[in-house]
Amino acid sequence: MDVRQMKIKAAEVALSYVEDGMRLGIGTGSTAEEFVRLLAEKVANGFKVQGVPTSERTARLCVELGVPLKSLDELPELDLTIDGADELDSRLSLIKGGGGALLREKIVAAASSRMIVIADETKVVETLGAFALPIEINPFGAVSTRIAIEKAATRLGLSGELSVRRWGDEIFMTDGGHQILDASFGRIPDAVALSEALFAIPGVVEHGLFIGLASLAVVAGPNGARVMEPSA
Ligand SMILES: O=C[C@H](O)[C@H](O)[C@H](O)COP(=O)(O)O
Repeated sequence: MDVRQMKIKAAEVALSYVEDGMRLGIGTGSTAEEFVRLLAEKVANGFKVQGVPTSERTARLCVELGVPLKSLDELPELDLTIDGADELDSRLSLIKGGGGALLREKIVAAASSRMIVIADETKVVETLGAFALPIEINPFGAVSTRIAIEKAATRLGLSGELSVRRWGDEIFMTDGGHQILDASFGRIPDAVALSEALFAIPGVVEHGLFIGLASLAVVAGPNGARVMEPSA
């Protein structure tokens, strides 16, 4: 099984948790897109679902494949969100935002009764942080915000490079019109402390640490998929 097949396998298993008539948050990224493709096949066969996309990119794919969509304002409370992740640990704490959709993803996940993460085995880590942490910031005062983040990280004993995410020659802009700093802190031993420190900085809009949001993960490896529940 190659990585794409693992993503499809995880998406397939996650689809079995989706019930007819559900209000469904739909994630962003290559794994979530495999899920959308499988969901669209079911919808074409009469399965009823109302989806809330976590990005413009996901919305476009859903429209193209015929998955019915609503806005989060139309469906402010959701039954389930299915989304990918860049990293997950045994507590199902996540790093997300590799595709730049972290803000809407977190809002949608928080509005859902349950969140199921879909991933291939390479995303499972002992401690978060090998993947650079995406931090979404307001473009106003971006340099001051960056300095404040560096100072906060240093106080927590973290160091590393913060790079402004780019899209070709341009600074990457999120669906919400913000910038992203990718923070290569390395191992993050206390994700809760880092999350709190980042939220204390006014220019930080959101960050990619998802703590206590995922209720289940479907992780696929070369020999099939396994379900992970958060460890205590
Ligand atoms: O902003 C993007 C999201 O958080 C994605 O869910 C995450 O980057 C994982 O994407 P992929 O399934 O492509 O690895």
